[in-house]
Amino acid sequence: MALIAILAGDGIGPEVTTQARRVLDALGLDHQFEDGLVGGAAYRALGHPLPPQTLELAHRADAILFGAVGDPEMDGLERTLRPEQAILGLRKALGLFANLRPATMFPGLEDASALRPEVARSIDMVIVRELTGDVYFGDKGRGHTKMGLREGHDMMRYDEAEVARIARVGFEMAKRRKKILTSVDKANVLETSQLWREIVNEVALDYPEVKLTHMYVDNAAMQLVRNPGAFDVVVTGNLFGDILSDQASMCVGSIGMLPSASLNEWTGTCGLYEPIHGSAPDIAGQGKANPCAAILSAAMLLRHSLSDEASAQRIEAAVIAAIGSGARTPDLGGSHSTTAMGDAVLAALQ
Ligand SMILES: NC(=O)c1ccc[n+]([C@@H]2O[C@H](COP(=O)([O-])OP(=O)(O)OC[C@H]3O[C@@H](n4cnc5c(N)ncnc54)[C@H](O)[C@@H]3O)[C@@H](O)[C@H]2O)c1
Ligand SMILES: CC(C)[C@H](C(=O)O)[C@@H](O)C(=O)O
Ligand SMILES: [Mg+2]
Repeated sequence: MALIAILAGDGIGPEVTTQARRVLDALGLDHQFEDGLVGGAAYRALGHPLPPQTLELAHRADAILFGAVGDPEMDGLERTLRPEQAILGLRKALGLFANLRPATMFPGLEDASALRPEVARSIDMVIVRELTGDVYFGDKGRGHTKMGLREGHDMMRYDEAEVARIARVGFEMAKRRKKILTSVDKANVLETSQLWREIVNEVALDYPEVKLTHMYVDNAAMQLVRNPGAFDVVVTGNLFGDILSDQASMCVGSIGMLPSASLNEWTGTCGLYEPIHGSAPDIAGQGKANPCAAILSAAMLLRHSLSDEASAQRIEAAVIAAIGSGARTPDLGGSHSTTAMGDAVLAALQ
């Protein structure tokens, strides 16, 4: 029996995680669930966004289903106490360096895409985002220049081992798909990216069957709306992956559709699973959130951490069928509530 930690967090986090939990329950599997406080909710209750008992639960669990963290009322807190530190802290503490963000156009959702249907139809890609390095985790600080001007800095840095292990995840993923890997960087300007490119080229020698292309991130952002169907697997750093995955989500209809898996190794034992979106304070508490990304994250959890491919596919098929039957939350142009969307997925579960 596996232990699944549920860290629902803030805003729409609890709303979408509730629907994912309903779907997991409906599978009738023999798993145990334990809830933990995280983010702004944990700060309010216990004075810290990632309290020791939540970290302990995360370490003890076989997998973590995460909602979202973020609370505008806490934007003024010192950085170490902000809700977002919880997800950054979990990623770092659990060594979750590989973030898989699949973006697939589900049949029937073409009209929800920000792109023309004929452009959007062919999208089936995975962004492999490095998750524990880059400018996110480098030295950062505030100070004053000699002239007395306020300044801030964040150090962008990778070492060769960090790049090589995420590159391997990209190649392994591509090997199992269409064998096309695009490595996205900014090597024309950044030294970090120049190292990234060199290391990706070295790892490529082990994967002659994969066609590797390097692309600058600005061009990648453009190609993602010009011809997104040309992408198969994209491997990139933490910051570029964050931005490109939000962009990819609108190409397939909504940020409420994109799940993710954060793994500590390619054949991940330990994993954290979360929608790519945040706490969406603008719609929180209104029953408007699309729970599909959270539900699809639960499917990824079963696949990657619990080796239950059959159950993962059951969930994914149910989401596709629910969409096919016309179920749509407002972000997809419909009027289903969060719960009604969960109901539609449950009704479609075979
Ligand atoms: N992993 C995380 O926990 C995570 C991820 C992103 C942002 N955040 C945090 O969330 C807070 C809000 O950030 P933001 O507004 O930039 O990003 P966001 O993803 O929360 O919301 C962006 C926009 O997308 C919409 N949206 C997001 N998820 C949706 C869903 N499931 N269904 C329908 N619409 C949805 C929102 O209503 C909003 O208009 C911030 O505090 C931010 O730091 C947390
Ligand atoms: C909340 C924030 C720290 C996080 C990130 O930037 O990684 C979010 O945007 C995400 O995509 O998971
Ligand atoms: Mg993001």
